[in-house]
Amino acid sequence: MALKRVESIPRLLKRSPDGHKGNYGSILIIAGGRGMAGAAALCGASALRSGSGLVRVACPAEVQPTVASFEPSYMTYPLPCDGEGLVDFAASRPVLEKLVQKADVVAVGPGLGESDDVLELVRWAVESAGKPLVLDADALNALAKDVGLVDRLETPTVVTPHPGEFARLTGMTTKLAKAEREPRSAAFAARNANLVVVLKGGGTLVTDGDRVYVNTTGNPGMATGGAGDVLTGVVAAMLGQKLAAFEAAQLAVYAHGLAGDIARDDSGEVGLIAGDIADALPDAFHHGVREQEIDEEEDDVE
Ligand SMILES: NC(=O)C1=CN([C@@H]2O[C@H](COP(=O)(O)OP(=O)(O)OC[C@H]3O[C@@H](n4cnc5c(N)ncnc54)[C@H](O)[C@@H]3O)[C@@H](O)[C@H]2O)[C@@H](O)CC1
Ligand SMILES: Nc1ncnc2c1ncn2[C@@H]1O[C@H](COP(=O)(O)OP(=O)(O)O)[C@@H](O)[C@H]1O
Ligand SMILES: [Mg+2]
Repeated sequence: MALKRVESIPRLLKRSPDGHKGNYGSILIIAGGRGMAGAAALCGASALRSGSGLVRVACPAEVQPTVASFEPSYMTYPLPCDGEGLVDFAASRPVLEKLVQKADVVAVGPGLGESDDVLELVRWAVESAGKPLVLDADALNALAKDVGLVDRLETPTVVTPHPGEFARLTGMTTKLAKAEREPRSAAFAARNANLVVVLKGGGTLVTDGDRVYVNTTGNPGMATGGAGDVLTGVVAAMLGQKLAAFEAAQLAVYAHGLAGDIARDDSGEVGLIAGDIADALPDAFHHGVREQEIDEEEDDVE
């Protein structure tokens, strides 16, 4: 069946005058590992810069002070880690179980590294977290080792692979993933009604298997390490602000690309770095994203 092409950009819910941080999403980000504190920090800061009410970053204890030092506005939680500075899942599980209860959305993956424990962590997130998920980077590399997990997703889930990660997930070549990106990403998304695929790169695709959106914002200056970690935080923030998974992913890639364009206008493509995209998110949301009136009756539900 032909994919329905979506062109209109969703709106963000307008804030109520008496809104409080509990209304705009508590985000749990499980990210970071030795040498990749930056991935966790970029993701956490970007979730905040996209309107999240509260952001908690759980990262291996070895990098937690570093992650905390980048940004005072999120909270950080040290997870027991192994000798390589990556998460020790069995020892971390009790901490994660407590944190997940307080979360509206859980994002997993940036900078976690690759290990058996990361795979266990992703299995747990899929099977037990019970919250909307964003899976990126090393969470996708783990998923590639047990792709049947996709069929067991029971909560709205956005996966954000670049073509290399998508190729690993689906067992095809990166060349094929790029050449046949629409049908291949839609077929993957169609595996589970809860799944939305964001296939990144110039003209990022968002699909749920029925609909497809091709992003119009962004530029090649964004081909820089950490730009995807920023996007993960933005997607989590959109889910936390009560958008459904397809719309959340769509608005996130649009705003992220817009932030990249604002940063490019300032610095040019060559010198643009991921932190510039995160820093331009407020401008992108303020000037480039429209708001939708809240439904007062729904908002009043106790
Ligand atoms: N500051 C940090 O801490 C950073 C940490 N990072 C983390 O580093 C880990 C490894 O991620 P990487 O993505 O570098 O490693 P990968 O090995 O997954 O991907 C890199 C390769 O994927 C392919 N690829 C990516 N985009 C493509 C496109 N549009 N078209 C064709 N091929 C494409 C290319 O071959 C590229 O060399 C992740 O955990 C990630 O989150 C990176 O995000 C960089 C910044
Ligand atoms: N040529 C491009 N045009 C538009 N956006 C791009 C381009 N290259 C990369 N991007 C965007 O930058 C981000 C890169 O993500 P990713 O490859 O995961 O990087 P990292 O893992 O280093 O954070 C994606 O959102 C992607 O769409
Ligand atoms: Mg990435």
